[in-house]
Amino acid sequence: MFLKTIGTIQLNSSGNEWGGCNKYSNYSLQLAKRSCMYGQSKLHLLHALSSHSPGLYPLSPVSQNTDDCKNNTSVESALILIRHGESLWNEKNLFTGCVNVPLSKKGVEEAVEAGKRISNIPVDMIYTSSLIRAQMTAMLAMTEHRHKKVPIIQHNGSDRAKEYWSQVSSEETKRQSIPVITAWELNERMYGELQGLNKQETAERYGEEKVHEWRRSYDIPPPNGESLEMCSQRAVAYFREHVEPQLQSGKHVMVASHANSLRSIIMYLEKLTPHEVTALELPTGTPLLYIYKGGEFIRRGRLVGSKEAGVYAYTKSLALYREKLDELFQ
Ligand SMILES: O=C(O)[C@H](O)COP(=O)(O)O
Repeated sequence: MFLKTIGTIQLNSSGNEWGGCNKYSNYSLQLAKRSCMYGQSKLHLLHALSSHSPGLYPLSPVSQNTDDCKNNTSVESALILIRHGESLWNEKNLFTGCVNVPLSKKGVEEAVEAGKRISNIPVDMIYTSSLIRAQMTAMLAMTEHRHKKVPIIQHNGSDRAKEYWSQVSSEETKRQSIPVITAWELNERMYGELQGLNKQETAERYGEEKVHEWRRSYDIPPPNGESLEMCSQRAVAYFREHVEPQLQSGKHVMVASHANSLRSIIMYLEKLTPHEVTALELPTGTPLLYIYKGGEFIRRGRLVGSKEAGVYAYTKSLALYREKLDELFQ
């Protein structure tokens, strides 16, 4: 039912004028263009694109007044959600959960393909789970981004690691980087005693219905594992506390995560009921784009489609960003 809803979404490429930080960005671009006219290098234009969101790195504090930020309709930012590409255990049809399994060859290709689809969408920050399949997906996808910024995984083991090991001493290098924050809260649901078991064999042993209930119900956990509801308590809480403030401040964010952590986040974004979320299926390596504006999340485009243009309907500001990339990297 959910997929059908997505399939019939009206694509609208005309609305949503970008303001806030993007006005800043347009201003920078104009300055940069003028610099080019006066014979300076294209580096200025690159600077302007880099400063799309001012104070990107290190992470700048965002406004404390959440209500002000939420109601600020002049800020419009992009949110990309992506489930990791196929893992080696997806390939073998094994319950994976929190087991740290890497991508399969097909998963690597899916991540690169996903990167092509989002190569014209601005990305200022990346959040991933602490699992390698989500991190590989984000890194591989970014190799295709036309901006060619370098994603840098931030150390998070200790305060010293956070502040000292991750230091970068060049402002220019910082501008050409994208901070990548890893968080266990975005991990796949803990699949408990099912982890490592074959999904087909488990269904034969316990019955299709029981296994479907474990996999898709909202509040029934698999044996000694997390239900979607339990997974959502940490994943959505993390999203609200860490990702949403970045969007509110005008930053464009990609979240690379997992089937069930993302199902719970999408449930929150789209206000799905526990019944509706049972029908939500996320394919591996397929990016979804939302526009955040005035406290609302608006999904753009469809969940399936082989070409970028078929997946995303550009806002005016996304089109402008793309135009600048074309100018810079033709
Ligand atoms: O953890 C897993 O096995 C998969 O990533 C998600 O599995 P599911 O489709 O059974 O929820």
